[in-house]
Amino acid sequence: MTIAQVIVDVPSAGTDKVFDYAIPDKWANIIRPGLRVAVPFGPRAIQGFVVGLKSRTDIKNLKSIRRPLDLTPVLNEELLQLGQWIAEETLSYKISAFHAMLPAAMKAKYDKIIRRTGEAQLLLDELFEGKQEITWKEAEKRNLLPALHKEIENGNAEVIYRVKNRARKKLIRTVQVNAEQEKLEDLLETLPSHAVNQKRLVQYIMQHPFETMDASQLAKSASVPQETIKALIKKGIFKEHMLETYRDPYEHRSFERTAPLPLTADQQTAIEPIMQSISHHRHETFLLHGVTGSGKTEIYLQAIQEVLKKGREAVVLVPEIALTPQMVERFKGRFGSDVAVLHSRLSIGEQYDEWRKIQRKEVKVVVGARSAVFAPFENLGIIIIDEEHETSYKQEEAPRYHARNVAIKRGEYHHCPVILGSATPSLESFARAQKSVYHLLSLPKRMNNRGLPSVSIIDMREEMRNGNRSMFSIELFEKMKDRIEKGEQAVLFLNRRGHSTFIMCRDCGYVMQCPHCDISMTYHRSSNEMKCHYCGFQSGVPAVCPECDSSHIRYFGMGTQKVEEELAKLLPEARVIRMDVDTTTRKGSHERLLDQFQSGKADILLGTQMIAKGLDFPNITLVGVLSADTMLHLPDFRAAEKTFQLLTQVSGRAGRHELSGEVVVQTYTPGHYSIQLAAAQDYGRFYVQEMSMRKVGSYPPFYYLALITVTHEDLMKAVSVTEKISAFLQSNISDQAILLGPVASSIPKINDRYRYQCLIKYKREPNLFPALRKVLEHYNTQSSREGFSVTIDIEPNNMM
Ligand SMILES: Nc1ncnc2c1ncn2[C@@H]1O[C@H](COP(=O)(O)OP(=O)(O)OP(=O)(O)O)[C@@H](O)[C@H]1O
Ligand SMILES: [Zn+2]
Ligand SMILES: [Zn+2]
Repeated sequence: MTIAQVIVDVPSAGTDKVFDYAIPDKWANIIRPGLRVAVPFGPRAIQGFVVGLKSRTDIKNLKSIRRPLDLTPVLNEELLQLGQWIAEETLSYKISAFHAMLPAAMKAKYDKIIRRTGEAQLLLDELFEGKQEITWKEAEKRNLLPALHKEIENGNAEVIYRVKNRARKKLIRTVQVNAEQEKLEDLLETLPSHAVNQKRLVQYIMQHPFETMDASQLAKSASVPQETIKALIKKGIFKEHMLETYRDPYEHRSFERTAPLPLTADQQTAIEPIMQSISHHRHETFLLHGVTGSGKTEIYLQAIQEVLKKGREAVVLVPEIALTPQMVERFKGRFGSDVAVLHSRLSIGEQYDEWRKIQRKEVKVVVGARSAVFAPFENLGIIIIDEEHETSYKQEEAPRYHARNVAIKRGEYHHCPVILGSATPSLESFARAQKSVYHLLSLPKRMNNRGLPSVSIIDMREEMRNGNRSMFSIELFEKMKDRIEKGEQAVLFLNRRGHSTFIMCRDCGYVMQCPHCDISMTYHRSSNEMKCHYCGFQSGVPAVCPECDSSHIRYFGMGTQKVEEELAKLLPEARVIRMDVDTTTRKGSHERLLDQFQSGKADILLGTQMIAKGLDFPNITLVGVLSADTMLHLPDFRAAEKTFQLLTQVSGRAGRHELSGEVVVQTYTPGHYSIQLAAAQDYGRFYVQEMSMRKVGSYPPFYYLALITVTHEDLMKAVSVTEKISAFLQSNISDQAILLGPVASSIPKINDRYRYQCLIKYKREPNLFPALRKVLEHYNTQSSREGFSVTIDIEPNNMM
């Protein structure tokens, strides 16, 4: 007998292991590792993933697999192993890791169905009205649940949690002529005279022979209704085929084909070791450190080309917000329809289609956001991570994996190179390159020796002292005016993070807070409402201060809408495009706005983080950063690094082509090294300075971090559990490790749940992971009963 080892779809500590099931003979040929199956589990039938097969088991009363849910495996051998590795590294459940690797459309969504299993019986016939199964909903409506419950106990019926495939394959009907000329002539003779449409269609196909044709297209060309085609299918004149089509989000775009550019000497030096690694079929991780506009993308393209020549495949990861049409165009332009694109702005159906193209080996290159690292290629030749420092490569929910680590793991498996590219590498990656764990490649200059833009730092406190109360410094204002006169373009960047628009009383300093979360609420001008960005709570804007009744209660801070209004007042002649979460929620709006800006329909592009990356427009000669330091004050040890990266990226948008560029950085902390060194575009010095700060603080990359967060509705309970966990962990780590806490999280309450945490800094702690696992097992069994939630984040990005 063959036995299947199954991971069941119940994400909990108790079920996070392999269960054995017998494979019924009739499924013996179908059931393989990577296939999803329906298995009995307690009183229910649920979904599971087969992870292995074996011939013996110690389990008595072995249950059998009910039926397969797929006919071909959805995860291959490599991805099955990878999923289990991710579960271990991130302390998450195997089932969560498997789900993370599949497109959303394939994630379980159940239709509850009751199916009869008993023999013919009057009562059963009545309950099921002669059918084999009925939906749970129907049973509820007809009030059958009690009766059915009895039948289930008697073994005459079962509940099935049926997976609903949210994305159906889109099929189109095609037809093929299945008759000789003679037969067609005969038919023309014998058709009754009133069958005008059929006659017309037969004449049409006699005059316009074809192999296969889209049925609706044919109906249109022959000017007959669809029914006529169906009639001829019935008569055996056409053979019909249903063809799977893809919803291609880029189908209406044509991409100009581009040829490889002759590489510069620097590019040549950088690409050489990558080519070596490709041709020797050898895994190596490269860190490609190249200043903005230094031609990193061209290196990616030519390395991919080499990989394709060897008959292998490529994955390119790009941060979600940098996955602009412009970016896609560069890859589609070079590799045409060999490219699939995966990102979250696609509908679930579109994502599923792109994924299927990969699975069926119809494409060779995938360009996508974080989860594209799981592209089910079987012959990978290269993985590229552009803007490798981006925090969005880490998933912020379970499984909390980092795409960089996953990429390197896959690179090892496939013996292929992994390229991490950035103008501002993460400290972790650069430190690894310094220690030769990664192979460092540098592009120190911009293309054709074009200079980096010149940067001036403006002290906004000084502006204030000189009586300028506007949000624009004199210098930035003058430069914007100048660009509009010259017909050049400017980008205005407003850092949203840590800079919300809040309501404050000028008399007593009252700030409106969310009653459910300890965080100030944000003013939304368009709806004239206050909103909490953590839990979604909304309320009106108070007319008087709830604390002191003063009417001097106003909103403060700077939102993009406010900047837009100010621009309209001060520079009425400027045409402004605003890009932020509010203007880009509709599908395709992001791309439409960028198109408008590129085609010169606006002078100023005003936006948040989403305009910091990837823009390569020749006419941008000015970049203004309105408030450089808002992120600096966040309670996050990476605040300086994030500030440096963002300023460098934004500045890099200016003067990339013929025209040279200028950057104006407005700040209240002009002396801070992250701002000074970003202005000087000096990554090397920033690295040295920041490393010394990290060393003093015992932070990464000198130490690894594990963040344990406990939440509960009752503050005292959250505190006492965090204390217990801290004490337990303390007794399991060496004195090389540092345990901080328990303390309240920087956002101490979200959604009426109090948040407490402890942080462990460690280097080598063999006992730590087993201990953390014990914590999860203990509290996640207890948690559902007592309302605790315990999460563990290894190498967290978000310290709040
Ligand atoms: N070998 C080359 N010869 C001529 N032009 C090139 C070459 N390589 C790149 N370029 C051009 O130089 C410009 C900048 O290159 P690219 O966008 O690849 O840089 P990058 O390092 O990826 O930039 P960023 O990180 O700022 O997005 C592009 O317009 C690109 O087409
Ligand atoms: Zn007040
Ligand atoms: Zn809230």
